[in-house]
Amino acid sequence: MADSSSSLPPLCERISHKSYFLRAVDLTILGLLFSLLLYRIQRMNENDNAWVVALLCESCFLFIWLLITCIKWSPAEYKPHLDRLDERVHDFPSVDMFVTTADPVKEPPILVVNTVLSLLAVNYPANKLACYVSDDGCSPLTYFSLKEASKFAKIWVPFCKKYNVRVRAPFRYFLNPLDATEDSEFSREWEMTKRKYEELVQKVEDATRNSCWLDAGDDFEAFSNTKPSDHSTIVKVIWENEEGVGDEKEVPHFVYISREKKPNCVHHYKAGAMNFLVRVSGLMTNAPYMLNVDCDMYVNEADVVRQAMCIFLQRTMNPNQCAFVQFPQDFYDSNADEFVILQSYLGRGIAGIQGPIFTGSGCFHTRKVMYGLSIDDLDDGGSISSVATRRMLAEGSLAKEFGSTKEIVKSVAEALQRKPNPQQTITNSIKIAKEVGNCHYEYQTSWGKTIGWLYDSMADDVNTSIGIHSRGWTSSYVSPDPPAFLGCMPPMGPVAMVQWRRWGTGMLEVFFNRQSPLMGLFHQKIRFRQRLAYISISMWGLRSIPELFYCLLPAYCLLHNSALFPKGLCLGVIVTLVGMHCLYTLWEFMRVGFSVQSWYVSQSIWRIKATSCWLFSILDITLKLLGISKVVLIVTQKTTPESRSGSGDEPPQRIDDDLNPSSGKLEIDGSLYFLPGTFIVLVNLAAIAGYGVGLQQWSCKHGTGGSGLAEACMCVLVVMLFLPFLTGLFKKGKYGIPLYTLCKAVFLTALFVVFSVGK
Ligand SMILES: O=c1ccn([C@@H]2O[C@H](COP(=O)(O)OP(=O)(O)O[C@H]3O[C@H](CO)[C@@H](O)[C@H](O)[C@H]3O)[C@@H](O)[C@H]2O)c(=O)[nH]1
Ligand SMILES: [Mn+2]
Repeated sequence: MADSSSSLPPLCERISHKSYFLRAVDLTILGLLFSLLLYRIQRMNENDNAWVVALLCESCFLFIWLLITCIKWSPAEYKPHLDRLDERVHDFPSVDMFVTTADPVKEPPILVVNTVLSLLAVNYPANKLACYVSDDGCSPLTYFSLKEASKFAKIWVPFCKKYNVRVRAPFRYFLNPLDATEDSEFSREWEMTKRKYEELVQKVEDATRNSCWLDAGDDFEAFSNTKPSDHSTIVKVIWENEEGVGDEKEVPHFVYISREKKPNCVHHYKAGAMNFLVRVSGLMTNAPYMLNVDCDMYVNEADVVRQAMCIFLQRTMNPNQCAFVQFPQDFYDSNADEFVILQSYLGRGIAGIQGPIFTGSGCFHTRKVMYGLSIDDLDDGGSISSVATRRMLAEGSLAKEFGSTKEIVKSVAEALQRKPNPQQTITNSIKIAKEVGNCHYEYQTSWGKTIGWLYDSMADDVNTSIGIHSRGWTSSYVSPDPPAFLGCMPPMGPVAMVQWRRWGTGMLEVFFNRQSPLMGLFHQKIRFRQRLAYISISMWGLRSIPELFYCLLPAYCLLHNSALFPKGLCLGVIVTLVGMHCLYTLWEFMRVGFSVQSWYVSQSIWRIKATSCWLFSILDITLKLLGISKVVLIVTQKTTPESRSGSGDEPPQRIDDDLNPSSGKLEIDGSLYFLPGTFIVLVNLAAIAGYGVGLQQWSCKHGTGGSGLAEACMCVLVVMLFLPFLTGLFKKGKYGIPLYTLCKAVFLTALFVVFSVGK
């Protein structure tokens, strides 16, 4: 293990990104918002209801900005020093790697195969790794593909290690042609490996089209007569590294599992799958660290496990308090620029407080923390204190919390006490592993309540994360360049809408459940600003209401001829605010290397998501709290770079915004998600038209001086933010607004106009 002598340079260092200039900008914006509010309060009597609504909305924005300023105050991250790790550490700790998949159609098996191959090939001793794939789809096709992948892995893993390949997901690696100058041995092996990979792809494709291979052998018997929602547990050891050697030619253990599902038996989606993974791996390899990735998130940096170890093994910086190391989620498509920005600034800000929030993928957890341990259970040396040990190991206590299977109790006790893992063959555990996948196994235990991935929210990641920080642990954020993991995001359209609605709902569930960041203000060990961070993100969904009102207010005021903004010099406050915010966000985008267009598209996407997806999140949570309906998780459709929309001949590398044909475009279908946006655009257009034809000259002025150019400009700004809906009015096909949606929006607009003008 690591040499803990403090005279040696550290394995990692904390890098602070704090900037006095940015703090000043944040505070100035806060000050401007505040003065605007004061002005509104002073002029309350002279103005009508719109003024009050504006005041309320702006109070919300002020509150949000206050939270953002607190969160962004002291951004930080960790930088690992790999060279020092190699010098000092000779016996690396084991790591169990988890992949979840749930649907062979939405998550094409070849994508899962690539993620798994990239994990099996990481730069880490093979005998210290094990890869577990949980398949909630109970798909023989996925199993077949993984089996084939394990055969290819015996060529792929040694090839990657021999030539120190950086990107170890073959579908990405082989997108780049062979360099003609390479020596002939490499060229030969490269050609051969590529051919073998193409054969693998072919086999998976053939199997997808034609399922007669299913009868091919006893191995698939477990899948016969099963449905994804009704089957018993399947555990298959696809490959076992029996010799336990860690050399470059060896492939780590590789296990396929699919937990039991029965109708009427809740399964808790991904969180349930993760907890089953934790149990099975506990029985088989019981590694002290666990890496989890979504099935589309392949490893893009072969050294990622060692990077994480630099953080965990660093002794001088209280490493034992670090519960998890989170790498940012990056994407091989450009559908997620706004998400990347969110992580770079807000994410780093949170990372500088108590540590980053767990985002569900690309994260290394320590097993003992996932077993519910609190920071108080440690003694000064970082081991579990004798009091805590006695409490936990008391007769029957573990069985009550973890389930009564005695092998589980034994593995948990060993994990908590960090006993070295006894070498045994993992196939011996198959029978017990099946038992702990039973859908009643967790009944009356603490799984999902205080242990493992926590239930009760579709945002299982944020929910689990707050549980960990509330027990006093910290976490670390590492964002290497090039990114450690890459995945995909759906293009802006119905699928993305569903995803953002799910996140919005999931966060609101966190806000209202047992673990709410509002609760336990004094007794929990979470830091104050960290709590603010959780409050801020779990309230995302609620932002839809002020945002929606603010998009409609300028139009209302223009039609009603009442003032929304101050007149004369005071208008300067609003103009400065908008201008500063634009420049600030633009700077944030350009600094990360994004284009002006990407900035504009992202601003637009934020407004569209806030006024539609999150509105539905509020509906979801209201229905849930009233006990009328439950929330349902819909798995996000994944795309491989080759199958990306349009032709297949787009450039394979990260598609630049300017080149990406879908950038800034919004795929629209007949669902209700597209009604609010259409409505907002029509209302603002109607108001601009009214202003254009001089409607105001005939109506009486309300408030200080009625409406004017400022309100009209604001309407134009709103239309620009909802541009895809404006262009959608004139388009047909997937970017056009369906007639039915249009009719509904026109009807609502007519009502709005009558309401605004008529009063
Ligand atoms: O019943 C289920 C549903 C999903 N999954 C898996 O969970 C992962 C994430 O699901 P996905 O539909 O891809 O969600 P995303 O919106 O892409 O996921 C983000 O948001 C989720 C929380 O909403 C987090 O759990 C994820 O890690 C995070 O990447 C995928 O690997 C799925 O296969 C399961 O294993 N079982
Ligand atoms: Mn995803």
